[in-house]
Amino acid sequence: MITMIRYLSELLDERGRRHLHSMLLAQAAQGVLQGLGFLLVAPLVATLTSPPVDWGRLWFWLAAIAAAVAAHHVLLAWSTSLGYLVGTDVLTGFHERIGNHLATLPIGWFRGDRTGPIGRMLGKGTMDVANIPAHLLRHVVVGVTTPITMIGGSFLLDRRIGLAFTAGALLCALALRLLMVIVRRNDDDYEYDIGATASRIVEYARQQPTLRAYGVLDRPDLGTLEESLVRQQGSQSRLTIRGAWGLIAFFGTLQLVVTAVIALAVAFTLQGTMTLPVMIGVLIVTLRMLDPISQLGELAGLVQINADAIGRVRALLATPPLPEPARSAEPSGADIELRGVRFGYDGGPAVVDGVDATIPAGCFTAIVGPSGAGKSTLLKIIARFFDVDEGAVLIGGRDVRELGSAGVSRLTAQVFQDVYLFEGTIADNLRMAAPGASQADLDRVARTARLDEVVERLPDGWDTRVGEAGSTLSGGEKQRVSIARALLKDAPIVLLDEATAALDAANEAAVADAITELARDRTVIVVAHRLSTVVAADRILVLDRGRITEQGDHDALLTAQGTYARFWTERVRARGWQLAMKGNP
Ligand SMILES: Nc1ncnc2c1ncn2[C@@H]1O[C@H](COP(=O)(O)OP(=O)(O)OP(=O)(O)O)[C@@H](O)[C@H]1O
Repeated sequence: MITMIRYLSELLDERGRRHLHSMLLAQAAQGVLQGLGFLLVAPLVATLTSPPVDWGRLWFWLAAIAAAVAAHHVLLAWSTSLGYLVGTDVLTGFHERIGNHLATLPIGWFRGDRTGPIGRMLGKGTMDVANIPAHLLRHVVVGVTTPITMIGGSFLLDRRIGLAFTAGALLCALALRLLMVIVRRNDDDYEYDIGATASRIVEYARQQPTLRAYGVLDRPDLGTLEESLVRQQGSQSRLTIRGAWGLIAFFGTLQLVVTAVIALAVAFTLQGTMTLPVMIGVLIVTLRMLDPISQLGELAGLVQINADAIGRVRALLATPPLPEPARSAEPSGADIELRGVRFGYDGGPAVVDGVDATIPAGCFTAIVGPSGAGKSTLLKIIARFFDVDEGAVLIGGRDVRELGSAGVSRLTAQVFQDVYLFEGTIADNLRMAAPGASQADLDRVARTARLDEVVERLPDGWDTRVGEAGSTLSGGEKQRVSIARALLKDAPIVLLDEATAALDAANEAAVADAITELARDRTVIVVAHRLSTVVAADRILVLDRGRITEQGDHDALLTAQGTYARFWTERVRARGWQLAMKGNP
């Protein structure tokens, strides 16, 4: 519980923390008063059952009980309103803190499989965390402080009973701990599975054509939605069943302790070492103690689930952001230098393994190589999607870490394979790069990127909505929008990952022309899949298993008869084959 309060406190600002501390104090005092109220029944009963009744004492105990109950209710009202206040503080600050932190994480951190868990964290996770101060903490704090007060008071009734209560409380605490460990272990699995299912649902909705084409919809062995749902059901029933066993163990222990204390009190009375009024007092205290402890047990699972939600938020907030310089360094020019660059995903084996290269400003460079050679990764490293494990990337003579993400972003425009277009019009999607761009600017870049033909063809022209993620445009059209966007940004460096998917002839020619235009007066690095792009490049880097094995221009590399010459021959042959296929009716 202390850990949970510490985590909660970390998520709050100064004002929220003050509210939280006042709330906890009020709840603890409330628990003590409730315990006192229950305890005071014992001397009241003793006074009643010891004739002749001392009316003065009787009224005194009655007044004391009434005062404790009244003070308890005042504190209850105060702590409840404070609880809602803290819950609101959590809700208000939560999205902002997570949003701000997400904005500092490396772009490479945002993989597809993280969409589901983040969405869940921002939705249900937020409510779970806000629920802790608003509803749960009161039961937890009162459920602990009331029995502690009563156990302390029971020493005044009978020391032996006080000791028995203490031993029983330790046993119950152990059983409660066991229950929470069971819930935590199984809840972690359940949350993971439910996050994975959320990602699969998005994939299922977006990738229908592929899933149907390969008949994967009803093949649970292929990591599809169905498999995720089955796994989620499994972890959900494990959480429920194991949690129920933990709960049974806890209530079993509690009943055992209560029975043992009652039996002890009866035995002491029969022995003559305990008076009847004290025995009645012990019975009343024992039975009254059951309520707050039972409530604690019933809520323990929920408390643990909500504490886990805080744990996940903390883990996200602890993900190290990309280190940013206090002031972005000033680059001189748009040349790029790679010095002994080494990088592996998540600390794994090197995918880019000691790359040295210099790309002069204004040079059009193509990177070629077999699939999985690390071409796209190299491009992402230059764009500072991740920081290198070893070596350095320099733009204009300055390390990208000194330029900072904002500095690199100012210098580069990126056209990547998975072109993402926002739900909005084509014009909106271009203006992302330059919000103040005029219609004349849009028309100019559209002409260069050969987007003008697309805009003219569409019924609403520039105002055509592209659908979520650009779903209403073809692959080639999307790439033209993306190139136009990069042109509008007018950055001195363009990083382009050519689409591997085959484009139709019209789109292919348009994209090739657009890339040539893009390369005018700019430093352009293209992960090239099309022969036309490779031939147009001033310089070609051949990448194989993360290393540059050859570099030079097309003619020089062909003459060298190495990897590039083989790559070229294969592509030309494949191309010839494609053309032959197209020629056949
Ligand atoms: N986000 C990622 N996490 C872990 N490994 C990755 C990730 N992205 C790529 N890889 C791995 O890194 C290696 C290089 O991938 P990369 O996409 O850079 O190759 P590539 O040369 O561009 O391939 P292709 O031409 O097929 O696109 C591959 O083995 C790939 O599986």
